[in-house]
Amino acid sequence: MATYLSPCSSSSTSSTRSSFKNETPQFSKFITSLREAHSSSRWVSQICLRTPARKHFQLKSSNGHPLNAVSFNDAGSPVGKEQTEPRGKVFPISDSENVESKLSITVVGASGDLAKKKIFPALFALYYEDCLPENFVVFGYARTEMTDEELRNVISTTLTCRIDQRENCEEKMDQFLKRCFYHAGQYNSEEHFAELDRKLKEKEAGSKSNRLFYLSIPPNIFVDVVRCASVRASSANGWTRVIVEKPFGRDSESSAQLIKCLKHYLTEDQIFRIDHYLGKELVENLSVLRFSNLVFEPVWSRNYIRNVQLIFSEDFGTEGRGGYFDKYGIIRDIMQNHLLQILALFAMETPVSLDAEDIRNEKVKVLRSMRPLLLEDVVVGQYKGHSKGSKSYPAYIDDPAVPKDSRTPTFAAAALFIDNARWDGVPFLMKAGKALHTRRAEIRVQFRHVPGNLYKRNFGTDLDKATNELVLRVQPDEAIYLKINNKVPGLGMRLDRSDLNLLYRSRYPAEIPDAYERLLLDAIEGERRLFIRSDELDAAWALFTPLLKQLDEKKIVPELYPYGSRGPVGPHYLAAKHNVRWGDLGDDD
Ligand SMILES: NC(=O)C1=CN([C@@H]2O[C@H](COP(=O)(O)OP(=O)(O)OC[C@H]3O[C@@H](n4cnc5c(N)ncnc54)[C@H](OP(=O)(O)O)[C@@H]3O)[C@@H](O)[C@H]2O)C=CC1
Ligand SMILES: O=C1O[C@H](COP(=O)(O)O)[C@@H](O)[C@H](O)[C@H]1O
Repeated sequence: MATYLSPCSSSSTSSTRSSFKNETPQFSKFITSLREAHSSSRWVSQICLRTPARKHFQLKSSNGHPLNAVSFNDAGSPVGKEQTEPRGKVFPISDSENVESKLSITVVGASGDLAKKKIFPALFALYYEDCLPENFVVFGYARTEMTDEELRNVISTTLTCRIDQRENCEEKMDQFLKRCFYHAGQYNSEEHFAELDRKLKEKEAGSKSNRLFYLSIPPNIFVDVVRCASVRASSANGWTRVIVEKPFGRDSESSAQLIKCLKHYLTEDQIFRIDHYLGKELVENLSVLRFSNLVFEPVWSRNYIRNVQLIFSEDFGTEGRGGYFDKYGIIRDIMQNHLLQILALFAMETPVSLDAEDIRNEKVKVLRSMRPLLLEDVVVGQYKGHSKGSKSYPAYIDDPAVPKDSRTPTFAAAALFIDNARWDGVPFLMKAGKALHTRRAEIRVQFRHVPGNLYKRNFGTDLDKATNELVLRVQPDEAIYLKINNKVPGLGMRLDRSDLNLLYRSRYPAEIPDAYERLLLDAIEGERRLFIRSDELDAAWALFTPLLKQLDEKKIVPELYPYGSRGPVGPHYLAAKHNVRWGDLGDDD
């Protein structure tokens, strides 16, 4: 029987990721001993806590079934142990006997940027942390001709060990690389996938095996690959799952079309639509902060919160990705997915449980309660070239893959509203841009004024500056801090702004796992909580599609801003219109 325990990091040992209902006394005792061992040393991510548990315990979901043995299809009706896909093919989806089964992971698009930068390193990190099953193989698949050895050489340059180095790092790398293989093939060739299937079978040597395909390829070939993989290379006796990278379409229509095409070959349960921001530590902690601390949830509404700001900035341009980016732009690249997902998690009502469907149900409700964006509540920008001393920085349109007259925004700011009882009238401001002065992603929550504040004279005229602000800094330098007013020690009565600061690197010395590690592990374990369900996607596109169409039809010209600056001025007018001041303006923010 498949058994599950919480994941590699310490926070997850506190049962935040999975429901530990129905746990046995033996299970509780085991968890307690692990927690004690870990808390005493504050050594937080050295063993994969999921792995040992597989051998002895079973984690059940809130419906009492083993996690994964029963899941829900789109309509919410239970799906049995096996599910018939639309063309009559049977995909067993149970994870039972996972312990004995083999796992084959195929990275499609293995020659690409994301595979090298993120996916192979994440797989190695999972292996290093003993989070992968004992019997696993990794296959790279792409058109580029490469031998196994060449693939190993390429990926070996990107593998790293955790900073809290263990002695056998080199050895672990070698062992991992020995399990990596490569198969060159076309993305639309069933024959080439049948060859892959033969190679996979050779490695699986007749055992029960589960297969995970990671589509790290441009979206125009998603459907071809899914067709070929599902028809020719899905597992005959275990589960077959497919992780799909973004973008999931360009608007409501193309997204619906993509969903339809993928579902022609796969069931919703087999599709893992990845949004890697959901795998970031601070984003995952959002619900923990809110639902497991008494002090936050009571103030989490329009009664106390003045506005919420979701800010993403990068200090580099589209370097090398201009061809992709020009078709999508910053609104589709960052806002419609990463920032909107964070917003949904931030604003959702308390879910019935931590089960994937309960959480995703609440997120969908938020998305469906939102007003579609209006053109007047959006500002767009595009970076232009800039010289600083002897160094010059290119304009967006200097990218050889970008047309000179491109109107694609590399920056956008927007004001969004959730028309429900909790958030009525509260502006949710988003701001996202490339080629800005800093790299940062954060959530800022600005609270209302203290009514009848006894100390208002001490703040001068700007009461707004004296309100509390909670900041969750997603990256870099993960932190949660609360800006408060405090008396400056001394005989007078002078107040200043101070931070109650939880800086992760001071509190938790272990390296934080990359988002891709968490998400890959979840996909392997069949945990869907951090993946996007198709109805979430529909709701997200419904919000942005009318705006995107207007931007196109009205040929809105983006405001230019210099590479490396703080962006265009438009967002300040937008914020002022909604009585908001961006929280990231000062250097001490
Ligand atoms: N790179 C990143 O930082 C991020 C990427 N993503 C998404 O992940 C996916 C992969 O990204 P990335 O690795 O950057 O993509 P790449 O452009 O590097 O493409 C991956 C591989 O796909 C093949 N490929 C590229 N273009 C085509 C084409 N037109 N037709 C057929 N095959 C093609 C190439 O392999 P070969 O020629 O060998 O077949 C290439 O190595 C994309 O969907 C992207 O949007 C998401 C978040 C971040
Ligand atoms: O999805 C994307 O994300 C990256 C930023 O990811 P991060 O984890 O490095 O913050 C962004 O650069 C890219 O344009 C986008 O497609």
